Amino acid sequence: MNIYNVFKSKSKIFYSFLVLLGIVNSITYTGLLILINNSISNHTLFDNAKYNAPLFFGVIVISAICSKIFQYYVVKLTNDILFKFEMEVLEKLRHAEFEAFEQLGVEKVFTAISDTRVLGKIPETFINAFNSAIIVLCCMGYMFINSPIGGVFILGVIVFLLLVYLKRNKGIETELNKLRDLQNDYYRYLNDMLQGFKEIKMGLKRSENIFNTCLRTNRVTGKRLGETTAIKYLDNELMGRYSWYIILGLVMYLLPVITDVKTGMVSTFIVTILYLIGPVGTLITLVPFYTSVKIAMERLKKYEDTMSTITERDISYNSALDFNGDFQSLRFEQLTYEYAAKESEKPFVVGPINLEIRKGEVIFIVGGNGSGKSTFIHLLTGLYKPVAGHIYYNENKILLENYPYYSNKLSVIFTQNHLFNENYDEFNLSSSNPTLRAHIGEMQLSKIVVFDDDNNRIHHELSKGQQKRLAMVYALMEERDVLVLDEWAAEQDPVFRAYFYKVFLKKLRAMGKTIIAVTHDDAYFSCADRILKFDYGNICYDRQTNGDIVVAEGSELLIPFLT
Ligand SMILES: Nc1ncnc2c1ncn2[C@@H]1O[C@H](COP(=O)(O)OP(=O)(O)OP(=O)(O)O)[C@@H](O)[C@H]1O
Repeated sequence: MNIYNVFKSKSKIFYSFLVLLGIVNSITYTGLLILINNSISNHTLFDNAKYNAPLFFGVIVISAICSKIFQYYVVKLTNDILFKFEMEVLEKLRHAEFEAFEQLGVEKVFTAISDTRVLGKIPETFINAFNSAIIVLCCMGYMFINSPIGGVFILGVIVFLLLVYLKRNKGIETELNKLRDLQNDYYRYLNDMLQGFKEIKMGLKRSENIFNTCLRTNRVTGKRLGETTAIKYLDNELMGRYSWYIILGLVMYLLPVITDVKTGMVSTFIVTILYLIGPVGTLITLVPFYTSVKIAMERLKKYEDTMSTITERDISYNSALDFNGDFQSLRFEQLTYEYAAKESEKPFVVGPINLEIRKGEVIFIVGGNGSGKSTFIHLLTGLYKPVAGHIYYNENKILLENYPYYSNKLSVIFTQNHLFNENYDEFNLSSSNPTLRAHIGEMQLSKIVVFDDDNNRIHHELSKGQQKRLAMVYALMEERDVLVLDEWAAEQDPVFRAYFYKVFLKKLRAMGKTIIAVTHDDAYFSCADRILKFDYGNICYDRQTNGDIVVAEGSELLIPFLT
């Protein structure tokens, strides 16, 4: 998050204008103080007192106009800055590598977005504080001019009470950090409760633990800490408010005794002090605001660091980086991926993989749980970037900048696929589209799907297996040559599964598609042209329909069908 750049994006003239408005505003505001004090002490700036009233009202008008213009621009600036911060977070997310996104987690993205709201308040708070500082300076200057001793006395008392306030605030800050940690745990438990609602309903012990041991305990501690923090905070506020009365008392009763300040001057000081309460209050609110900005910036920095682990690229369309022509082949050369190791653990490694996939092949990827099939799919689809080796698409080596174009050539249905709420692909999803209707028919969904022709959408209130079939419809609408499926048929009923393997795959092949499908359905292994078996992250054999078996050195043939 480059805060400096976001602020810099506004012109210097804009800031200068705001500062100028602030200065005029503060000076007119202080001018009112001088006029009020003059009136109380029967002084006049002019020889003729008849000018006092027009001047007073004139200053009010100028001050009000300046305040109005100032407010307008501050609101504009705040919203502009907030917009820029939000867009930066979203842009970072859009450009982020999948691995970074996986590492970060969804909650941190939401936190980052809410943190931008804190940063969005920086200009407003800063400019208000700047104005308040000018008013405080003018008031202090006014007091010093009237009575240097009185000025020193009042300044000394204000600074002392301010230091006490700040010290007490530091203690609150530590407790706020503890509250924030508790809040993070709370969201984690809440996420478990919402995502695992069904599972919680099915286990009394689980339900008891998540509710009582985790959520309730967390909230009880949060409530206790929240109470003590709020009481301390309110004590501080109370102290701040009563500090002013103490200052007024000292000015009224002590100042005339210990200095030669006259009674008339005391009333000038009292009015000035009353005038100072608002601006000093604004300056004090800078302390907790600074704390929240510091925390938000640290979190956004972490967000930025995680999301930028791999060089950022411009992903606006660039035809020079795209691949032209129909799909012919995919080749993996020494392709290797390694998960980031946690502490002393040995990381799981996939590869090195050397493999060629040719146009029109139907390839099944098989292997035991945790053998590396999905990791390979993430590599193949370009979501994971290899730590070594390369992918060649139609013999074009894929470089970092080509990856989005490469991924764009593949239609993929992941194990946990997501059906989007909006038609982001701009498919023609009208009920009168014959191609769409044909695909829906092939997926045996004709009697099930509900078209929303007005919004060019299809309703998604479907069973899991039906959602997967609709995902297939969308994948076909993409009209890409390569179709990658990760355990697609796992949720299908036996009849449809048989149809998928025995009939539909043939149709896809006839359409010229190349299919790469992860599957555990050994009863249908014969429907593939080629089977790749994974074991401990490597392809331990590669069997083709013509009977050739490429057995990796040292690996065992574990599936009876393949022996
Ligand atoms: N995010 C991750 N971080 C670290 N290691 C991981 C991560 N995801 C998977 N692994 C490791 O990679 C190994 C292979 O996982 P993968 O999901 O590729 O297996 P799979 O063959 O698809 O299994 P399954 O058939 O159960 O889906 C796992 O044993 C696990 O140890």
